[in-house]
Amino acid sequence: MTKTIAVLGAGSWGTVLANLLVENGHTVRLWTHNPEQIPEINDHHTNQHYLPDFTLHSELQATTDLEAAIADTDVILFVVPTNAIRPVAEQVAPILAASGTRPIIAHAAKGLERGSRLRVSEVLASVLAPALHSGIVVISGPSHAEDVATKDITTLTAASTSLAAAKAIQHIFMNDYFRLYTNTDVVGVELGAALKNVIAIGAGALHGLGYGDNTKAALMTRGLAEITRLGVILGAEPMTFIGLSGVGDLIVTCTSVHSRNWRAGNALGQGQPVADVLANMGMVVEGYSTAKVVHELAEELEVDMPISEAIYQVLYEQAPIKDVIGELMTRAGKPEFDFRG
Ligand SMILES: NC(=O)C1=CN([C@@H]2O[C@H](COP(=O)(O)OP(=O)(O)OC[C@H]3O[C@@H](n4cnc5c(N)ncnc54)[C@H](OP(=O)(O)O)[C@@H]3O)[C@@H](O)[C@H]2O)C=CC1
Ligand SMILES: O=C(CO)COP(=O)(O)O
Repeated sequence: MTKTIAVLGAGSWGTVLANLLVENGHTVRLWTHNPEQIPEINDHHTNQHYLPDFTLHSELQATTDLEAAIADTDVILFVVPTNAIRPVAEQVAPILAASGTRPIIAHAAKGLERGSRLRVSEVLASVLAPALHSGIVVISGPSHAEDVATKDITTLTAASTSLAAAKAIQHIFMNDYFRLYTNTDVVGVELGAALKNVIAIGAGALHGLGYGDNTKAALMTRGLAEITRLGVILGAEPMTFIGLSGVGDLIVTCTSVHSRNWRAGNALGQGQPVADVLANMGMVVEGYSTAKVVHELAEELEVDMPISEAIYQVLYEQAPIKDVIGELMTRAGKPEFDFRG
């Protein structure tokens, strides 16, 4: 059945998801805070900055009018970077309160909020009225916008404490190249998505330094071990980390040139300063601010996160990458599996 969906955020992921939803036959309103994107998307069917080589569906329409975008929708999908979720939700909340409508709230962001250290669904729940956030759905998994744009077969997780809401989102998005599985472990899905971005910066840095496949496999496997260690302490199901939003997304983000986190790491490995790397990316590098949150959480909860901590030291403490690799490799030997940290 055709649904009306507001997609909030016209970066690479929001634009591709909105385009896919139009292809699936839904009525889609793509909201952007950038007025320059309106003629670009509505008249020229392009998103020059975020998806320069992609022609959008001619029926995809964008607007800067948030009230019009979210009026009488079945679903509101937040696809802005993690640290923009709160300011956007704060604009959405009073509009929904005045209208009295209760759409499904979903998001596709991958990070932990700077300062509060909250997961994205927790940020949304802290801003939106309780009636709206009982079944927030998170869409996550190995899925670069550039590959979805060319209809590469892609699998994701739709996670919610409300299985009915997760199933509704699964149904709305699925087609012959985009397949979603439901999951009720929102904590695990959001943490897997956020924490892998930090590890992906490390994968890029190793590539930039000239390390090979053994090193990449070591980083990803031991990275997953520490993601799981922190995740379980924060209430996630361990199995979630061997699913699409865990190891699946870790693989794609640590190996794809499309990954902004990987590219940022690669530039760092080649010797570029952190500030230049972030300024030159022109898109969000979620792992940068999440690395700081992970550093704080690991310290407070006394969880051993040596790889994420090493990446934090490089990003925030000007530690030379070669030095932190040396420190990681000369630690005392330990058992492979010890989830107590
Ligand atoms: N790209 C991908 O392949 C995937 C991304 N994701 C996740 O989706 C989320 C969004 O990423 P993505 O689309 O790639 O990011 P981009 O950097 O490509 O785009 C971000 C978009 O958000 C907009 N934005 C930023 N701040 C605000 C704000 N305060 N209010 C309104 N709009 C704002 C930007 O607008 P402007 O530039 O005009 O300021 C831009 O349109 C991230 O959490 C990412 O991890 C998840 C899966 C895949
Ligand atoms: O999460 C992603 C792919 O699944 C996108 O990763 P980047 O933000 O590193 O591009």
